[in-house]
Amino acid sequence: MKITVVGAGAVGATTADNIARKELCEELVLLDIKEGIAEGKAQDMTQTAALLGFDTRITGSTNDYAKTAGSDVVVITSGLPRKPGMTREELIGVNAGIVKGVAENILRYSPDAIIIVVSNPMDTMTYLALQSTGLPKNRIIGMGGALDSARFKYQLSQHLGASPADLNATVIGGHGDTTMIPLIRYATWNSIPVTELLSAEAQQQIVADTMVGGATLTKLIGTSAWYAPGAAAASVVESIVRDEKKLIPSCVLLEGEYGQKDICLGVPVVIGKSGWEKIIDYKLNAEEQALFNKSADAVRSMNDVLKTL
Ligand SMILES: NC(=O)C1=CN([C@@H]2O[C@H](COP(=O)(O)OP(=O)(O)OC[C@H]3O[C@@H](n4cnc5c(N)ncnc54)[C@H](O)[C@@H]3O)[C@@H](O)[C@H]2O)C=CC1
Ligand SMILES: O=C([O-])CC(=O)C(=O)O
Repeated sequence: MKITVVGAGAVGATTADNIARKELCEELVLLDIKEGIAEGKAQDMTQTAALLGFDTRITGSTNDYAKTAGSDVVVITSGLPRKPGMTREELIGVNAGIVKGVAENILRYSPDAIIIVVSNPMDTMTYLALQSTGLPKNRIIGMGGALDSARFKYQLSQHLGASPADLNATVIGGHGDTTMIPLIRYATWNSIPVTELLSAEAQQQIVADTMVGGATLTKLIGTSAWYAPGAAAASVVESIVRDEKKLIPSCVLLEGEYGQKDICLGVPVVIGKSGWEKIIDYKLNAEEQALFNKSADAVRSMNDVLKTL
């Protein structure tokens, strides 16, 4: 198994670190456009092997895609992160060019790869990667829901005094401050609906705080987060390489599912060795479906911006 992570910045390096620690592959390549950074971080990470006890071989590459040849899975994290006060959508102008170029280079050397898109605005970058590579839809997965659902569980755990591991909670829709939809109606604490345990006010607060989870961290840190994003991207990789069939909300092409088509948007999907394998229908109620449609409208208008770049 060979995995490439493009972008050796905060999220890319953390994703690679998680992949190596879990020994998800024999060969891991970290690639960046900035001279030396990928080689340096690959060497630094390799020096943890003796301490942590893993065997994954990690190689760094300064923009040499030949080194990525034959990758089974590729994670794209290259691109600008937002700064406090910005939205993810404001990154489109710079990141679209980066993601398109990277996806095309990857495909040249790894025609069979499954691609996970992390760069923001992620829903539109996933759509762009799908359009520009022409890969089968199941091999392009946008990572957002895995992270947003982990943040949803974090918020629930704080209110309930519960272990996040005992919580089951899902965020669908876009990966944006106003487009994500934490499905509180479906959230449970070891099978008990959280709606039976929390006041209406607490539920509203949890949903609101989950939606701005990324913005909150960006304000605190001065750039966007990387620990949970890196762990979330690695969890998607793990479900693929171990063929786990985990049900992970992810951004995929919709062709009528959830009432939408010609758009990549977050829905619960089963992830295994062929990429995303099927979409699970959560049977949204009218209110949730209206939110999903609104989210789709916002993401579609970002996708339209691609035509003007
Ligand atoms: N989908 C999600 O859930 C999340 C998405 N993100 C997004 O991930 C992206 C990366 O964030 P960070 O790692 O924090 O940023 P960063 O600035 O730390 O790292 C980005 C790296 O990409 C590299 N890069 C730029 N152009 C490149 C190219 N053409 N080829 C190869 N490498 C290139 C840069 O040199 C830099 O090292 C951002 O767009 C951010 O918004 C971040 C967190 C979560
Ligand atoms: O907030 C950001 O810009 C980065 C990101 O997507 C996240 O952490 O959810």
